[in-house]
Amino acid sequence: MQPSTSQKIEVRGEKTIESTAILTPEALEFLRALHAKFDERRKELLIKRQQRQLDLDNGKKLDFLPETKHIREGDWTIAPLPRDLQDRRVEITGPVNRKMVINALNSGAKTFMACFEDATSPTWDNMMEGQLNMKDAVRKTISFTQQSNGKTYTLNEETAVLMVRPRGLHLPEKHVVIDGEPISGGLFDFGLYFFHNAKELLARGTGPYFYLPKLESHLEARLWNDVFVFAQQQLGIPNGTIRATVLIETIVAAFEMDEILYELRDHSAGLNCGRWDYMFSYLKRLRNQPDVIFPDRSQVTMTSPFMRAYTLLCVQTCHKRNAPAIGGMAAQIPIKDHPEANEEAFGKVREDKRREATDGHDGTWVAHPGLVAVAMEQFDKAMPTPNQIDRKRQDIHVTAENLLEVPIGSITEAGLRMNCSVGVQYIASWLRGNGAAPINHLMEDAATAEISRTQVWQWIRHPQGILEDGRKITEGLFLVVMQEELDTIRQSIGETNYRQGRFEEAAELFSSLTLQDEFMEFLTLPGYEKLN
Ligand SMILES: CC(=O)SCCNC(=O)CCNC(=O)[C@H](O)C(C)(C)COP(=O)(O)OP(=O)(O)OC[C@H]1O[C@@H](n2cnc3c(N)ncnc32)[C@H](O)[C@@H]1OP(=O)(O)O
Ligand SMILES: O=CC(=O)O
Ligand SMILES: [Mg+2]
Repeated sequence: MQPSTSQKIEVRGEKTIESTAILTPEALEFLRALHAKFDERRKELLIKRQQRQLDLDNGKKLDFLPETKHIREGDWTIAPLPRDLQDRRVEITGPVNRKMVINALNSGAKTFMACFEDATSPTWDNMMEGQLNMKDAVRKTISFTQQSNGKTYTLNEETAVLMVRPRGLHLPEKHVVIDGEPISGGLFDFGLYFFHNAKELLARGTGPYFYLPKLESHLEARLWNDVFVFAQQQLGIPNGTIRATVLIETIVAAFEMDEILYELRDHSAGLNCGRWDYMFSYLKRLRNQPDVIFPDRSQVTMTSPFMRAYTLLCVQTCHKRNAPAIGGMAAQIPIKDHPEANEEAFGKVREDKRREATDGHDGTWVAHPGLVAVAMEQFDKAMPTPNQIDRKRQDIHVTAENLLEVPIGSITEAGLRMNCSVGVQYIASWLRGNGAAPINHLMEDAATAEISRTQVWQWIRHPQGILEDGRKITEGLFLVVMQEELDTIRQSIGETNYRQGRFEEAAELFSSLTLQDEFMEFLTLPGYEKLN
């Protein structure tokens, strides 16, 4: 389909200094062309996700695809990596607010993944300010003064390489409407960053680099590849300039890693193990299979056999294709004013990064500047070269059964309480416009809230959803626990903060998703209706 110039594009978001700078007539035209060419296909792919869900509900077992065996067995590699993506041993991630963008770029990490997705609540202001922050960061003119203490922030001489994570294919951007339909959030975030910055990035010796979240199949990777080809043509820049790392963070994508790299081979920058969404996706997609039930989420770790199988398969698959395999996010963040607890948290991150580096990952994620050195030390020790793609790991043998092995453990009242409390605290933070929240000294983002509410949904409906003391988890028990956890939050933060903090709305959203039999694909979809 050719872009239709007759489609009417309407901006419904408030006009601000930021939106005026970003939504220029040329940028809107570019978005309209992307929408016209790709939105139908995006929607078809979302329908395919639901068709696959029906198959799984009907008992179909996930397996590697027979029709793409030739790709898995073929001899091919991705295009050579650009110079500045050779060494990615430590990547910092974070939301796109101005101060954190500067702090992340100055953090000493090799790259910074600026997140328009799960670490950012997609309010109109956040999205527009985020795009302007990206534009200023690319041009190295970004600065910030904190009103409360007058502290000023500017960029260091040497900064991390910038990568951008647009929203997933399922999320709309309701503030920009084309012929009455909201534009895709993913195309919007990608399109604006690419349109404003691709040429400038090239002139500066780097490139438009992306992270692609929540893909569920190689056909979705094909869509993104076609988007990249088209976008490059539109701006008249060489094919293969864009490079993208795909997050393997759905159980279904774990069966298509080779195929995803293959589809994107001219534009690939490898794969990443998005562990938190991966757990969510495993639970979500297999929720109606009778043998699948998770223990407390604190008992599901990176050493659980199914998680280990998936990360090792990722390393092996990537290296076979000369692609980097990036590790994931340990949730611990520094604990101020408590040296012992802080050392314990750092110890957990150290161990996580040591395991990833020795397994063969080429880099990893940290959530906080205070953890860059911890991760760097482990990768420096295990990886003296810029990456370890040459370690082909032919010794790894991962089967479909290994990927699907159900984790064992117990379901406890504490686990149920934690899911309710953390889920509500995170959703409240997200509704207030903050998508990355420190809760109980852990970094929480949308993926952990998704795991929390999905677990409770399944425990209520699964015959084995039984606490270790023998009580069945029911709607009634959930509602009692939820109310008690809300009361605890209210007592700990005080009445005013509680009322202003959108906690009741968050609890209502969590509860309605938990109590309705029809499973909601993403909590951020109904949540988005509540955002400005
Ligand atoms: C499952 C996934 O998708 S994981 C990836 C998505 N999630 C993320 O990216 C979360 C990233 N992390 C964060 O957002 C933050 O670390 C939080 C919200 C968890 C904690 O942030 P804070 O409460 O500000 O922590 P803290 O007070 O210790 O911060 C100290 C300083 O480090 C900065 N900082 C903390 N984390 C980051 C970060 N990720 N990037 C840049 N700067 C950061 C703070 O801005 C603060 O700066 P200042 O001293 O100049 O004021
Ligand atoms: O995006 C990362 C994840 O762990 O999910
Ligand atoms: Mg994720």
